[in-house]
Order: sequence, then C-alpha cells, then structure tokens
Amino acid sequence: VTRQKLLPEDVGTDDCLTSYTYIYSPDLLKDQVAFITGGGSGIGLRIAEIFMRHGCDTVIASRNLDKLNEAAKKLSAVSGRRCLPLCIDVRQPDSIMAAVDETLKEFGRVDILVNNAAGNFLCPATALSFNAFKTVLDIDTLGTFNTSKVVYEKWFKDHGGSVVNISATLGYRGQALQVHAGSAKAANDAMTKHLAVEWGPSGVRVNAVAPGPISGTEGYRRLGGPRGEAAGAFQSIPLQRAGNKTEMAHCALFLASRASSYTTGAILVADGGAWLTSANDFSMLLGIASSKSAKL
Ligand SMILES: CC/C=C\C/C=C\C/C=C\C/C=C\C/C=C\C/C=C\C=C\C(=O)SCCNC(=O)CCNC(=O)[C@H](O)C(C)(C)COP(=O)(O)OP(=O)(O)OC[C@H]1O[C@@H](n2cnc3c(N)ncnc32)[C@H](O)[C@@H]1OP(=O)(O)O
Ligand SMILES: NC(=O)C1=CN([C@@H]2O[C@H](COP(=O)(O)OP(=O)(O)OC[C@H]3O[C@@H](n4cnc5c(N)ncnc54)[C@H](OP(=O)(O)O)[C@@H]3O)[C@@H](O)[C@H]2O)C=CC1
Repeated sequence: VTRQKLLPEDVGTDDCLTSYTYIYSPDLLKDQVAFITGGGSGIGLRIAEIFMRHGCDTVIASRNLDKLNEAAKKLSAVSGRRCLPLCIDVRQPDSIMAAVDETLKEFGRVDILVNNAAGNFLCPATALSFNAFKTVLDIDTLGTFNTSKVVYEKWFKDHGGSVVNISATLGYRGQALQVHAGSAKAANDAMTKHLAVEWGPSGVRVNAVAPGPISGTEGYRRLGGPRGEAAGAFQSIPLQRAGNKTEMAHCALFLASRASSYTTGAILVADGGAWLTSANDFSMLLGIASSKSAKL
C-alpha cells in the first residue's frame, strides 16, 4: 500500500508553472480584474498566475517596475490574459491612488484586491531599531489599510468587491526574532474583521489567508527556510513539510471568488497545522537566540 502524499504539484520555475491541473472551473474569475500588491514575485506572482489562468486580468503593483514588467510578460504569455504592471509603494497613498486610477482607465473595473506586499527579516527585539519596527508596520499594516481604503473609495463602495489579505500564523503562539512581523500581521487579522463588518453592507467581503512556511520565496529564504528544512525542522509540522506557492494561490482564489460568497471576516489558516504543534521558534532552530547582530 502506498501512503498518499499530500503534496500537490508545484511544477515550474520560480516565476511561472510549466504545467497546471485545474481544481476549480477555469471560468471561475472570467473577465474579472484583480489588483495584487507585491504581485511581481513569490506568493503574489503565483496568485496572479492562478487568477489569470481562471480568466482574470490583473494589475501587479510594487516598487520595482523592471521586475514587474518582466513578470507581466511571462504572466500574459502563460495565461493569454492582460497584466498591467504598476509602480507603487504601499506606504505612499498618492502612488496607490494613481495606480487605481490607471487600473480603472485601462480595465474599467476592479473586482478583487489582494494585499500581499510585506517586508520581513529575522532580528532580536533588542537589536531592532525603532525605525526598523516602524518600517515593517508601515509596509505590512498601514500598507494594507492604505490600499484597501483607496480601492474601496474609488470602486468597491459602489460596486462591491472582494479583499484578500495575506497574513501569517507566525504570531499565533509568539516567536523570537519576529516581534515586528508578528505584531504587524496580528493587526492585519484584526483589520480583516473590522473592515468585513464595516464594508459588508456595501457588498464587500474581506478575508485573509494565513500561511506557515512557504518555500520558493524571498520570505522563506530570509527567514531561514532552507536551513530549517535541512535541519529537519518541518518534521514537527503535522503535514511534515513547508507549503508551496500554488497552495497559497488556491486559498486566495477560493476567498476572492464566488466559491466563498457567504464568507467574510474569515482567516483561512494554511500552514500544514504548524502553529498547533510546532516548536516554531526560529532562534532555537537557527541557533541565534543570543545574537546581538541587527542584520541576521
Ligand atoms: C520561513 C520559515 C522557515 C523556517 C521555519 C521553521 C520552522 C517553523 C515552523 C513553523 C512556523 C510557522 C510559521 C512561520 C513561517 C513563516 C514566516 C512568516 C512571515 C513571512 C513574511 C515574509 O516573508 S514578508 C516578505 C519578505 N520579503 C521582503 O522583506 C522583501 C521586501 N523587504 C524590504 O524592502 C526591506 O527588507 C525592508 C523591509 C527593510 C524595507 O526596505 P526599506 O524601506 O528600504 O527600509 P530600509 O531603509 O532598508 O530599513 C528600514 C529600517 O530597518 C532596518 N533593517 C533593514 N533590514 C534589517 C535587518 N535585516 N535586520 C534588522 N534591521 C533591519 C534598517 O537598518 C532601518 O533602520 P534604521 O534604524 O537603520 O533607519
Ligand atoms: N514565504 C513565507 O514563508 C511566508 C510569507 N508570508 C506572506 O506572504 C506574502 C508574500 O511573501 P513572499 O512571497 O514570501 O515574499 P516576497 O519578498 O517575494 O514578496 C514581497 C512582495 O512585496 C513587495 N513589496 C515589499 N515592500 C513593498 C512596498 N513598500 N510597496 C509595494 N510593494 C512592496 C515586493 O516587491 P518590490 O520589492 O518590487 O516592492 C515583493 O513583491 C507576504 O505578505 C508575507 O508576509 C506569510 C507567511 C509565510
């Protein structure tokens, strides 16, 4: 008897999948438009690809326009849908307003907002500067609020829509070296619920996906994922492995689409059960608990 491996395909380069098997209808997002922050790399890029394969046009928006231009070409080539790359810094409301105006000019609508952009690094609280803590809060939490508010006021308020925030389970039990990111994501989980309540009557759903360690991304590398994997750290996760980007994109697709039409204010935990059981302490894992270095 072969034990079933709960490992769905994630076959491809770091950029786009080379093969894909549908688990939802290919028309699930037909002719909708999604605005995805941080859509030029990692989990955001895979979300853009999977949404486009389901009939959606996308805007991918972040700081590095060269990276976005290259990603947009690849995304359009694999999906046959339109992808508009736009330069924003989620800390700068004016840049978001200009990008949403451009989106409405190009596509005439926006149906889905994915707040995926974030910044993170490992750093002990004592070594973390005041500005470093503020920077992560500014990107992760204020950035999520800024983008949600602009998209709501310019379109969702009158037409409805779906917001998907990308959170993390890292703060659920507390973790060394992560007070900045854990605090930011906890605030985002609260924001998800508050905005779900306030915007529900306008036909706007607000939900979140909370990943655990997800391989093949900058975040995974920065947080010591490959070292953790080599040290057998993921054996304490019930599903005994890191997740992959396609799995996160499928969660975002569910929450963004009519498949979850009666779901709002929900946080979909997608971490292989990690936070329930794991000794999820990076400092122990990486042997750097007593490090005084600000730049790990
Ligand atoms: C992955 C898991 C691996 C192993 C786990 C094993 C077992 C655990 C089992 C279960 C655990 C379950 C769940 C947890 C799993 C996953 C982790 C969860 C979350 C992951 C989140 C992310 O991945 S976020 C995306 C990551 N990508 C990026 O960060 C890219 C974008 N980043 C940036 O742009 C920069 O890094 C930035 C965030 C610093 C912002 O840049 P910028 O605006 O240019 O700011 P700066 O001017 O450069 O800096 C501002 C201040 O910050 C200080 N700083 C910068 N870098 C560092 C650092 N590395 N350390 C300390 N301080 C830093 C800088 O000095 C500035 O402060 P000053 O006081 O000097 O002004
Ligand atoms: N990988 C993992 O293990 C986990 C990831 N997550 C979450 O998943 C999401 C994606 O992370 P991941 O794919 O790993 O990492 P990436 O570094 O690939 O993605 C982060 C993205 O955010 C963009 N970004 C960063 N700062 C800004 C800014 N100020 N304005 C606009 N865009 C910005 C970056 O683009 P650019 O540099 O061009 O601005 C980049 O595309 C994040 O929310 C992260 O917290 C949660 C748990 C675990």
